[in-house]
Amino acid sequence: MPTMLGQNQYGKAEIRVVRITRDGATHHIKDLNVSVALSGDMEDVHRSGSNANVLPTDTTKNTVFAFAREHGIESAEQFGIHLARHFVTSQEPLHRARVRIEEYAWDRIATSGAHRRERGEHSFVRRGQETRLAQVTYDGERWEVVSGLRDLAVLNSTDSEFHGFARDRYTTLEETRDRVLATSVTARWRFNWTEDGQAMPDWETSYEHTKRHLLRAFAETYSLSLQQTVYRMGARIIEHRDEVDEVRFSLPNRHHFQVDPEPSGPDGDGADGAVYFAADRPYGLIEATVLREGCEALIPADLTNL
Ligand SMILES: O=c1[nH]c(=O)c2[nH]c(=O)[nH]c2[nH]1
Repeated sequence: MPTMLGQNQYGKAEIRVVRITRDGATHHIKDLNVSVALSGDMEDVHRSGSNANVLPTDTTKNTVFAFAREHGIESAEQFGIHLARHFVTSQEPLHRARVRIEEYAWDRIATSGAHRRERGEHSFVRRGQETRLAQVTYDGERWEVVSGLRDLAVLNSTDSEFHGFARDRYTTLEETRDRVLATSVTARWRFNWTEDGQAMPDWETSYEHTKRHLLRAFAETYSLSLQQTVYRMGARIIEHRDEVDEVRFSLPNRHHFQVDPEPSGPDGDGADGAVYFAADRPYGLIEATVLREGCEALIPADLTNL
């Protein structure tokens, strides 16, 4: 039976690399989880088992540690670019490299002035907020850099309504003029930096600003639906960040059901002291892509595959 080899890639997944830099007694930390996927001329290894074109995944892992040691980690994106370029340009059979990075942030633990003066600053507490994400893909000519985050939990305790929705015979949902709007943001945004020679964004600044715009839009949108809020979050990023062409969101609607509400009485919508049951499932799942006009949607719709 004739068969063909379809899409394939290989590499080392979840390389946990931590780099500590020392600025005198003040230390800095970068904590990454790096996954590398390589593809190219791999017919032989799949068909005959010849490993001549296969740079071992063990080498991939060693390269990640060596690059962290020798070149440092300026940003997740820059580190990914450096690695992807290395694999594609140093091994003839490798035509494409995809580097995915999760970054875990650590905050400094405040210590007493005396301790700081004597022992410096070297204690950290893991930040409970989001996990930062970066994905760099390079085929020897063009770059695709997609950054993002997951698990950024946000909540508006008012300025959210939901009414006027379509109904059928199964609809039981009450309309609300004042509800809790809570979600945990998963987002990806794609940069329009695609070629060497084009001015490269400052990845760290870009991340901080993009996150700030996303949060501001969540807080400042008077919401008639999570769909409206998600669009404002994406539009605000596109409007303020010239380096971003596309933003994709996946937002679970973390429903807060008021316990024993009397919609028309003193305990109705938005009452002072209202008590809610925060349900974890099922949840509405609101997903949307927002694009700069004229740009193509390239981020996959299903972010669990990215
Ligand atoms: O913001 C919302 N969008 C919906 O589509 C929806 N559906 C639902 O039951 N509650 C909500 N809330």
